[in-house]
Amino acid sequence: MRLVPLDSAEQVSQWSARYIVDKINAFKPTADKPFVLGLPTGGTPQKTYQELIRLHKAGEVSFKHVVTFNMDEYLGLPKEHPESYHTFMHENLFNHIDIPAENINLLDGMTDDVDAECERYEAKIRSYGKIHLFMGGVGVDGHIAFNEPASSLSSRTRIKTLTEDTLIANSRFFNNDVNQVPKFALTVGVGTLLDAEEVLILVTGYNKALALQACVEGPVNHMWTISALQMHRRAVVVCDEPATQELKVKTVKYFKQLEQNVAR
Ligand SMILES: O=P(O)(O)OC[C@H]1O[C@](O)(CO)[C@@H](O)[C@@H]1O
Repeated sequence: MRLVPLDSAEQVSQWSARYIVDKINAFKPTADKPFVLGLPTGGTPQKTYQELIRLHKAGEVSFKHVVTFNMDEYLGLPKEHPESYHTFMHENLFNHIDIPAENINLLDGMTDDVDAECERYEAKIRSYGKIHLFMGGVGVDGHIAFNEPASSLSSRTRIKTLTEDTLIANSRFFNNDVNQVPKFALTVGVGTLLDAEEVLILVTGYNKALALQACVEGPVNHMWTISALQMHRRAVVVCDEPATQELKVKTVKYFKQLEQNVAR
Protein backbone atom coordinates (compact mmCIF):
# COMPACT_ATOMS: atom_id res chain seq x y z
CA MET A 1 0.00 0.00 0.00
CA ARG A 2 1.13 3.52 -0.76
CA LEU A 3 -0.06 6.09 1.77
CA VAL A 4 0.35 9.72 0.78
CA PRO A 5 -0.01 11.89 3.92
CA LEU A 6 -0.73 15.49 2.93
CA ASP A 7 -1.62 18.50 5.09
CA SER A 8 -5.04 19.54 3.86
CA ALA A 9 -8.13 18.29 2.02
CA GLU A 10 -7.32 20.89 -0.64
CA GLN A 11 -3.98 19.21 -1.28
CA VAL A 12 -5.68 15.79 -1.40
CA SER A 13 -7.98 17.00 -4.16
CA GLN A 14 -5.16 18.56 -6.17
CA TRP A 15 -2.91 15.53 -5.76
CA SER A 16 -5.64 13.05 -6.72
CA ALA A 17 -6.84 15.02 -9.75
CA ARG A 18 -3.29 15.34 -11.03
CA TYR A 19 -2.75 11.61 -10.44
CA ILE A 20 -5.86 10.70 -12.47
CA VAL A 21 -4.99 13.09 -15.30
CA ASP A 22 -1.45 11.73 -15.54
CA LYS A 23 -2.79 8.15 -15.61
CA ILE A 24 -5.26 8.95 -18.41
CA ASN A 25 -2.65 10.78 -20.46
CA ALA A 26 0.02 8.11 -19.98
CA PHE A 27 -2.49 5.48 -21.17
CA LYS A 28 -3.11 7.41 -24.44
CA PRO A 29 -6.72 6.23 -24.70
CA THR A 30 -8.47 5.81 -28.06
CA ALA A 31 -12.00 4.82 -29.08
CA ASP A 32 -10.82 1.21 -29.36
CA LYS A 33 -8.73 1.33 -26.19
CA PRO A 34 -10.56 3.53 -23.66
CA PHE A 35 -9.29 4.30 -20.18
CA VAL A 36 -11.73 2.76 -17.70
CA LEU A 37 -12.21 4.84 -14.55
CA GLY A 38 -14.20 3.90 -11.45
CA LEU A 39 -15.73 6.84 -9.56
CA PRO A 40 -17.32 7.62 -6.18
CA THR A 41 -19.81 10.19 -4.96
CA GLY A 42 -20.02 11.76 -1.49
CA GLY A 43 -18.49 14.86 0.00
CA THR A 44 -14.88 13.74 -0.22
CA PRO A 45 -14.33 13.70 -4.01
CA GLN A 46 -16.18 16.94 -4.77
CA LYS A 47 -13.05 19.12 -4.82
CA THR A 48 -11.19 16.48 -6.84
CA TYR A 49 -13.96 16.74 -9.45
CA GLN A 50 -13.64 20.53 -9.45
CA GLU A 51 -9.93 20.19 -10.04
CA LEU A 52 -10.47 17.63 -12.83
CA ILE A 53 -12.87 20.08 -14.50
CA ARG A 54 -10.29 22.85 -14.16
CA LEU A 55 -7.56 20.70 -15.68
CA HIS A 56 -9.92 19.69 -18.50
CA LYS A 57 -10.80 23.32 -19.26
CA ALA A 58 -7.09 24.18 -19.18
CA GLY A 59 -6.60 21.64 -21.98
CA GLU A 60 -4.60 19.21 -19.87
CA VAL A 61 -6.93 16.22 -20.27
CA SER A 62 -9.74 14.93 -22.44
CA PHE A 63 -12.37 12.42 -21.31
CA LYS A 64 -13.46 11.60 -24.86
CA HIS A 65 -12.02 8.11 -24.62
CA VAL A 66 -12.63 7.57 -20.92
CA VAL A 67 -15.32 5.12 -19.79
CA THR A 68 -16.62 5.52 -16.24
CA PHE A 69 -18.30 3.16 -13.79
CA ASN A 70 -19.76 4.60 -10.62
CA MET A 71 -19.41 2.49 -7.53
CA ASP A 72 -22.95 2.69 -6.19
CA GLU A 73 -26.46 4.12 -6.31
CA TYR A 74 -29.32 4.40 -3.84
CA LEU A 75 -32.15 1.96 -4.42
CA GLY A 76 -35.52 3.59 -5.08
CA LEU A 77 -34.32 7.07 -6.05
CA PRO A 78 -35.20 8.10 -9.60
CA LYS A 79 -32.27 9.35 -11.71
CA GLU A 80 -33.76 12.86 -11.61
CA HIS A 81 -33.87 12.99 -7.80
CA PRO A 82 -31.53 15.77 -6.57
CA GLU A 83 -29.71 13.32 -4.28
CA SER A 84 -29.40 10.40 -6.70
CA TYR A 85 -25.80 9.59 -7.53
CA HIS A 86 -26.79 9.97 -11.17
CA THR A 87 -27.63 13.63 -10.52
CA PHE A 88 -24.56 14.11 -8.32
CA MET A 89 -22.19 12.84 -11.00
CA HIS A 90 -23.70 14.94 -13.78
CA GLU A 91 -23.73 18.10 -11.70
CA ASN A 92 -20.30 17.62 -10.17
CA LEU A 93 -18.41 16.25 -13.18
CA PHE A 94 -20.02 14.89 -16.33
CA ASN A 95 -21.83 18.09 -17.39
CA HIS A 96 -18.52 19.98 -17.35
CA ILE A 97 -16.22 17.66 -19.31
CA ASP A 98 -16.17 16.13 -22.79
CA ILE A 99 -17.16 12.58 -21.84
CA PRO A 100 -19.67 11.04 -24.31
CA ALA A 101 -22.95 10.05 -22.62
CA GLU A 102 -22.57 6.47 -23.82
CA ASN A 103 -19.29 6.14 -21.90
CA ILE A 104 -20.99 6.81 -18.55
CA ASN A 105 -22.11 3.81 -16.48
CA LEU A 106 -24.22 3.99 -13.33
CA LEU A 107 -26.31 1.40 -11.58
CA ASP A 108 -30.07 1.80 -12.06
CA GLY A 109 -31.55 2.48 -8.63
CA MET A 110 -35.08 2.12 -10.01
CA THR A 111 -34.63 -1.37 -11.37
CA ASP A 112 -37.38 -3.88 -10.64
CA ASP A 113 -34.88 -6.75 -10.98
CA VAL A 114 -31.97 -6.06 -8.65
CA ASP A 115 -30.07 -9.26 -9.41
CA ALA A 116 -30.30 -8.76 -13.18
CA GLU A 117 -29.19 -5.13 -12.87
CA CYS A 118 -26.17 -6.09 -10.76
CA GLU A 119 -25.22 -8.89 -13.15
CA ARG A 120 -25.61 -6.49 -16.11
CA TYR A 121 -23.18 -4.08 -14.41
CA GLU A 122 -20.58 -6.75 -13.71
CA ALA A 123 -20.88 -7.99 -17.31
CA LYS A 124 -20.44 -4.47 -18.66
CA ILE A 125 -17.26 -4.02 -16.60
CA ARG A 126 -16.00 -7.39 -17.87
CA SER A 127 -16.70 -6.31 -21.45
CA TYR A 128 -13.95 -3.68 -21.05
CA GLY A 129 -11.53 -6.19 -19.57
CA LYS A 130 -11.00 -4.33 -16.32
CA ILE A 131 -11.24 -1.00 -14.56
CA HIS A 132 -7.84 0.68 -14.85
CA LEU A 133 -8.19 3.03 -11.90
CA PHE A 134 -10.94 2.96 -9.27
CA MET A 135 -11.15 6.10 -7.17
CA GLY A 136 -13.11 5.90 -3.92
CA GLY A 137 -13.66 7.38 -0.53
CA VAL A 138 -14.38 5.67 2.76
CA GLY A 139 -17.34 5.78 5.11
CA VAL A 140 -17.01 6.59 8.81
CA ASP A 141 -17.75 2.89 9.44
CA GLY A 142 -14.93 1.91 7.08
CA HIS A 143 -17.11 1.03 4.11
CA ILE A 144 -15.57 1.03 0.67
CA ALA A 145 -18.26 1.76 -1.93
CA PHE A 146 -21.37 0.75 0.05
CA ASN A 147 -19.74 -2.43 1.37
CA GLU A 148 -20.88 -2.03 4.93
CA PRO A 149 -19.31 -3.86 7.91
CA ALA A 150 -19.47 -7.66 7.55
CA SER A 151 -19.65 -7.52 3.76
CA SER A 152 -17.92 -10.41 2.07
CA LEU A 153 -14.43 -9.42 1.02
CA SER A 154 -14.98 -11.30 -2.24
CA SER A 155 -18.41 -9.77 -2.91
CA ARG A 156 -19.60 -8.66 -6.34
CA THR A 157 -22.16 -6.01 -7.31
CA ARG A 158 -25.34 -6.49 -5.28
CA ILE A 159 -27.86 -4.85 -2.96
CA LYS A 160 -26.74 -3.77 0.54
CA THR A 161 -28.62 -2.51 3.57
CA LEU A 162 -27.06 0.71 4.85
CA THR A 163 -25.92 0.87 8.46
CA GLU A 164 -27.16 3.37 11.03
CA ASP A 165 -23.76 5.10 10.84
CA THR A 166 -24.12 5.60 7.09
CA LEU A 167 -27.75 6.71 7.29
CA ILE A 168 -26.82 9.32 9.89
CA ALA A 169 -23.73 10.47 7.97
CA ASN A 170 -25.69 10.81 4.70
CA SER A 171 -28.70 12.50 6.29
CA ARG A 172 -26.82 15.80 5.75
CA PHE A 173 -27.81 15.46 2.07
CA PHE A 174 -31.47 14.78 2.99
CA ASN A 175 -32.47 17.83 5.09
CA ASN A 176 -30.72 16.25 8.10
CA ASP A 177 -33.61 13.81 8.25
CA VAL A 178 -32.34 10.25 8.63
CA ASN A 179 -35.77 8.91 7.60
CA GLN A 180 -35.39 10.41 4.14
CA VAL A 181 -32.15 8.53 3.41
CA PRO A 182 -32.79 5.41 1.31
CA LYS A 183 -32.18 2.29 3.40
CA PHE A 184 -30.73 0.23 0.54
CA ALA A 185 -28.17 0.74 -2.18
CA LEU A 186 -26.77 -1.14 -5.13
CA THR A 187 -23.00 -1.28 -4.92
CA VAL A 188 -20.01 -2.87 -6.57
CA GLY A 189 -18.52 -5.53 -4.30
CA VAL A 190 -15.19 -5.57 -2.53
CA GLY A 191 -14.15 -8.22 -5.05
CA THR A 192 -15.18 -5.93 -7.92
CA LEU A 193 -12.98 -3.18 -6.47
CA LEU A 194 -10.05 -5.50 -5.88
CA ASP A 195 -10.21 -6.55 -9.55
CA ALA A 196 -9.33 -3.02 -10.64
CA GLU A 197 -5.76 -2.55 -11.81
CA GLU A 198 -5.30 0.21 -9.28
CA VAL A 199 -7.39 1.62 -6.44
CA LEU A 200 -7.06 5.24 -5.29
CA ILE A 201 -8.76 6.13 -2.01
CA LEU A 202 -9.23 9.66 -0.65
CA VAL A 203 -9.53 10.06 3.12
CA THR A 204 -10.10 13.49 4.63
CA GLY A 205 -11.22 14.76 8.00
CA TYR A 206 -10.97 13.70 11.59
CA ASN A 207 -14.21 11.67 11.36
CA LYS A 208 -12.41 9.25 9.01
CA ALA A 209 -9.42 8.72 11.34
CA LEU A 210 -10.59 5.35 12.69
CA ALA A 211 -11.34 4.14 9.16
CA LEU A 212 -7.86 5.17 8.02
CA GLN A 213 -6.31 3.38 10.98
CA ALA A 214 -8.27 0.21 10.10
CA CYS A 215 -7.17 0.57 6.49
CA VAL A 216 -3.46 1.00 7.17
CA GLU A 217 -2.68 -0.55 10.55
CA GLY A 218 -5.56 -2.92 11.31
CA PRO A 219 -5.92 -6.55 10.28
CA VAL A 220 -7.76 -7.47 7.09
CA ASN A 221 -11.24 -7.64 8.51
CA HIS A 222 -14.75 -7.65 7.05
CA MET A 223 -15.91 -5.24 9.79
CA TRP A 224 -13.77 -2.55 8.14
CA THR A 225 -14.07 -3.40 4.47
CA ILE A 226 -11.57 -0.67 3.56
CA SER A 227 -8.92 -3.00 5.08
CA ALA A 228 -9.34 -5.28 2.04
CA LEU A 229 -7.06 -2.80 0.26
CA GLN A 230 -4.21 -4.55 2.02
CA MET A 231 -4.86 -7.44 -0.40
CA HIS A 232 -4.50 -5.22 -3.45
CA ARG A 233 -1.21 -4.95 -5.33
CA ARG A 234 -1.67 -1.31 -6.25
CA ALA A 235 -3.59 0.54 -3.58
CA VAL A 236 -2.89 4.25 -3.14
CA VAL A 237 -4.43 6.06 -0.16
CA VAL A 238 -4.21 9.87 -0.07
CA CYS A 239 -5.14 11.56 3.17
CA ASP A 240 -5.06 14.87 4.99
CA GLU A 241 -3.54 15.53 8.40
CA PRO A 242 -6.76 15.29 10.49
CA ALA A 243 -7.43 11.80 9.06
CA THR A 244 -4.07 10.56 10.41
CA GLN A 245 -5.05 11.31 14.03
CA GLU A 246 -5.38 7.63 15.00
CA LEU A 247 -2.27 6.40 13.16
CA LYS A 248 0.98 5.77 15.00
CA VAL A 249 3.46 8.63 14.68
CA LYS A 250 5.93 6.05 13.38
CA THR A 251 3.55 4.96 10.61
CA VAL A 252 2.95 8.50 9.36
CA LYS A 253 6.66 9.32 9.57
CA TYR A 254 7.58 6.26 7.53
CA PHE A 255 5.11 7.00 4.75
CA LYS A 256 6.16 10.66 4.65
CA GLN A 257 9.76 9.57 4.25
CA LEU A 258 8.78 7.23 1.42
CA GLU A 259 7.08 10.10 -0.40
CA GLN A 260 10.20 12.25 -0.03
CA ASN A 261 12.44 9.52 -1.38
CA VAL A 262 9.89 8.45 -4.01
CA ALA A 263 11.07 4.87 -3.58
CA ARG A 264 8.21 2.56 -2.70
O1 LIG B 1 -17.19 11.19 1.12
P1 LIG B 1 -18.29 10.92 2.09
O2 LIG B 1 -19.48 11.77 1.84
O3 LIG B 1 -17.82 10.96 3.49
O4 LIG B 1 -18.79 9.43 1.80
C1 LIG B 1 -17.97 8.33 2.06
C2 LIG B 1 -18.19 7.24 1.06
O5 LIG B 1 -19.49 6.72 1.12
C3 LIG B 1 -20.07 6.66 -0.15
O6 LIG B 1 -20.94 7.73 -0.28
C4 LIG B 1 -20.78 5.38 -0.36
O7 LIG B 1 -20.29 4.72 -1.42
C5 LIG B 1 -18.91 6.82 -1.09
O8 LIG B 1 -19.33 7.29 -2.32
C6 LIG B 1 -18.00 7.71 -0.35
O9 LIG B 1 -16.71 7.55 -0.80
